[in-house]
Amino acid sequence: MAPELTDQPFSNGFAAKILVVDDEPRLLRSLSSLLQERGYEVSEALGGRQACELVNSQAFDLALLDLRMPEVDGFDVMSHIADTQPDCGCIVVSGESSFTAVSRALRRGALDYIRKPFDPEELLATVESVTGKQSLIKAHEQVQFRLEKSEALHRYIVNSSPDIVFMLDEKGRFCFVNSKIESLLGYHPAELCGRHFRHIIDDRDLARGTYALQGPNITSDNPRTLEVRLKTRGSRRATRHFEITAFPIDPQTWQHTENTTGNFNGKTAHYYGTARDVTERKEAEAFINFQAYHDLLTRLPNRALFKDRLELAITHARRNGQKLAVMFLDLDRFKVVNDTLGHAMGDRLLQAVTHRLEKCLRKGDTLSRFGGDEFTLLLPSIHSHEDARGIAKKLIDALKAPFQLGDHEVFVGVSIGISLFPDAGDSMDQLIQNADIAMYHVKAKGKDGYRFFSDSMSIDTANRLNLERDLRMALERDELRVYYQPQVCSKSNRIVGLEALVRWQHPERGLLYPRDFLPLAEETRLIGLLSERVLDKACQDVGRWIRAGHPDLRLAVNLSPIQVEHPKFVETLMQRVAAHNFPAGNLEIEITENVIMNDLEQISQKLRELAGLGVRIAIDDFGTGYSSLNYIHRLPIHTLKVDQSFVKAIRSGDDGACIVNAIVAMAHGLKLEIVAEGVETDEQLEYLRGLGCHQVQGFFYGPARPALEICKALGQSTARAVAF
Ligand SMILES: Nc1nc2c(ncn2[C@@H]2O[C@H](COP(=O)(O)O[C@H]3[C@@H](O)[C@H](n4cnc5c(=O)[nH]c(N)nc54)O[C@@H]3COP(=O)(O)O)[C@@H](O)[C@H]2O)c(=O)[nH]1
Repeated sequence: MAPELTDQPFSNGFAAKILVVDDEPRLLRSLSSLLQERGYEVSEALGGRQACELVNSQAFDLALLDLRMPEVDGFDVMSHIADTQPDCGCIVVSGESSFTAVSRALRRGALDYIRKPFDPEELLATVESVTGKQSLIKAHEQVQFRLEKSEALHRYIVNSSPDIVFMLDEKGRFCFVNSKIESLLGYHPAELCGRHFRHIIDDRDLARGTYALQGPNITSDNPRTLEVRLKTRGSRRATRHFEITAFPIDPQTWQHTENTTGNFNGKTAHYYGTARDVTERKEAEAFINFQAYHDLLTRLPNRALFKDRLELAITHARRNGQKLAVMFLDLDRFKVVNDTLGHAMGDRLLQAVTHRLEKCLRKGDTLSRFGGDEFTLLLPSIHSHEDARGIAKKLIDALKAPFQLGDHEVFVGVSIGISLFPDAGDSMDQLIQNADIAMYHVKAKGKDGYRFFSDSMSIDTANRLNLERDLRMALERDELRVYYQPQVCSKSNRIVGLEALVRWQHPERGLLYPRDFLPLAEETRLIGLLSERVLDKACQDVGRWIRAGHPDLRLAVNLSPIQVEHPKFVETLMQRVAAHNFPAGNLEIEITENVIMNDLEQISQKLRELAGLGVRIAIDDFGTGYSSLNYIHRLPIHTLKVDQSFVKAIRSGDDGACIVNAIVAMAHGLKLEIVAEGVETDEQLEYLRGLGCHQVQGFFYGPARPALEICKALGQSTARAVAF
């Protein structure tokens, strides 16, 4: 509000200071007295020179000047005052009345002209009028100054705000925006005025942003706060996160809503708001959130997120009567890479594996890193086993090509267990656990393959724990038994070999077969200890029979992939064989094609070492795995064992028979021995004989039997005698 002004000689509470200049002392005195009586503060100057000196040393509001004075006249004094005190007004009081003098005085800036002899009242009225005007101008200048100061202060406060401050018109167009927007988003405030806020709001948040302004019950006491993304200026199309607080302006609290000038760009401000940049907080939150639900190395969902998604997928599948598949993937030979090339290379390998696996998947699938070299995969929309089978094959193939880690070329494979909802379980934990169980069955069978979970694999969790405990005790209590199944020459009916097959004489459950406990032994790594026991016992038994008159008797032992992959496999095996004084030439180890193909380089090296020491190598279940004939003929292999599934097919006359023909022909071609497994009937035996495959094994000659029974049978003249 402007200060109240008066027309008294006092402006702003102070008396106006007047300089009176005349070269006539008497006139000077009377003029001075007249003004002093009216309350003005008066200084007298006798002539122009003295006047200029006073002007140099004191400030005046007004000067009353005579014109005609010796040396320094009134015009000179006016000029001096204009130069030194431009705010000081001048009134000429002179006997000079020529037009020239008057007009010259007015041109020099005189505010009025009073002729001598003057009328005191007229003079006083003129002085009062001039000082009053001056006082008004000063007051106005002060108000202007205060306004400018206040405006500058508010502008400083608004522009220095850490937040964007804005006003919008009723249509959502900017009326005002502070300069903070420039440093945060790159827009100049002027370019936004008149533009709709949708110009800077991210499209994804536009609907929420619009609703926020229009929603009900928003007032300055109850503003709307929401988080939105705002676009930065330019082509980068980056966004930053802001917390917006906005409310409609109440005309009662701010009367200037109708302002149509300045920054308001002709618009009426309807909304006021602030936008706080919360990008860093959002990014920190997002990172914490990501970390909680992702594996940072592979950036895949972690176990927690996988379970969450699986739970949702199960609910959805149950509601819609659909299937889904859970796969448990465990990398083969990852440990070897990690142990030999170091963890940094191991990490790189995991990232590269992730990349290849991801390429095989569709958008809705969830691949997660479950831990270590284990991954889980959720396929939420599959129609049949075939869909899952197709993807499993794709994943296995994807990892077949070598990985280049620096200078090293490494091979890994993957063992995949698959459980389908609802067949293999209807809960999240069950599906994961059953996929895990199925995966261990793949591992036990030589890795690098896939298997669907089936009930026969199932050992519920409590049973698993009991079984694991029992198995450990079985090793302590020596409950493992070794049975021997004869391998017979069908020409002579003589036993040429014995395959050692483990059994577990369980104190409560009776005699258990490998399928009941071997997967668990693999999983718990008890397989190493178990295999040592089997080998020790078999070397003792068969060694005794060899020495007792069966010098060519062959001992065939099954080896687990875990044993074969152990770096000290050859050393350990040979130590045990030597410990029992067992002739290495009578020992045949059976391994599957997959075990070899898993790590061709390492395994073939080990096989060569063993073969060099006289040990025979047999490929078990031949024809069912992933072998490449290209490699087989270059490996030190002595025997191919035709898988029983092909032998069984002989009777039905389907493709299996053709496969037997092919395998036997190939074995002959490669000069390998051949043993047909699972021979149960005369028909099969005859067929095999016809192909020239004379070594057979199967229930036709008898199942695996305890050592005592085999010992008796060996005493008989022919193997047929041991048949049941
Ligand atoms: N690492 C080790 N693995 C072992 C050991 N002992 C066994 N095993 C592995 O378990 C698989 C199953 O063995 P098993 O239940 O003993 O079955 C063998 C025979 O009983 C069975 N067989 C033999 N003849 C016939 C037949 O005519 N019909 C028929 N239905 N089954 C028959 O086949 C199994 C032997 O097969 P193979 O090993 O392929 O020669 C077994 O396959 C081993 O992998 C062990 O100590 N360590």
